Amino acid sequence: MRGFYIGRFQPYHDGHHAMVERIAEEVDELVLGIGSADDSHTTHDPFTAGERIMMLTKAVDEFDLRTYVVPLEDINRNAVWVSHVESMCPDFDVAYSNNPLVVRLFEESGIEVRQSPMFERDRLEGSEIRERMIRDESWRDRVPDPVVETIEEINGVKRLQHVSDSDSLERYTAEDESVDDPSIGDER
Ligand SMILES: Nc1ncnc2c1ncn2[C@@H]1O[C@H](COP(=O)(O)OP(=O)(O)OP(=O)(O)O)[C@@H](O)[C@H]1O
Ligand SMILES: NC(=O)c1ccc[n+]([C@@H]2O[C@H](COP(=O)(O)O)[C@@H](O)[C@H]2O)c1
Repeated sequence: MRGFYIGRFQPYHDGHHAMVERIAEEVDELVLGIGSADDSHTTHDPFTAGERIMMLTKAVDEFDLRTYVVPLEDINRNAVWVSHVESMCPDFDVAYSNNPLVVRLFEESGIEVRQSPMFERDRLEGSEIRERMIRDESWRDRVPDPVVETIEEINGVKRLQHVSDSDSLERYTAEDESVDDPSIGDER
């Protein structure tokens, strides 16, 4: 039996890892879909598809499970998204997700979806981990060690801090069009 588990994995954290460990008890093979593969270098999606491929491939190596990591770009038509996923991935028998839209789209296509309880969601949430990186607070204890190594190798925290500065600057200038400071223009 082959399963499918999709996430943005920005970054892949211990909650995702616990989920994969649980899925490994139910399937022989797992397709890991890297969602929003075309997004990177933003506060919401700092890491590229290639960087996320490294995080996942190295982290799941500890499980006795054959995995296929597939980057999946977003498309602007939810109604055909499941066909898009199927066109890019090995066949699978069951999908795993807690994302309500993903669950609905798969179920409407007749694909079985299994949901799971969230593991330590107060600690293990991508947005919280990214916030901690931006604020230079501890985050390494919330992701598998190979993810720490990948983020350090690519200097990911510095990138996130930099793009989050640019994002807040863009929001600030968009909100207040009266701002006409040439030094801000130079920064952008
Ligand atoms: N702590 C967790 N335990 C179990 N499943 C989780 C946990 N965190 C996320 N998931 C699930 O993993 C899948 C992928 O999640 P995603 O990559 O969006 O992570 P996230 O932590 O929700 O990130 P973000 O805060 O950036 O949205 C989703 O189905 C999500 O519900
Ligand atoms: N129309 C689409 O492109 C479409 C629809 C549903 C989910 N998705 C993607 O699937 C992924 C779901 O992952 P999360 O559960 O981490 O949000 C996201 O990357 C999301 O953008 C895309």
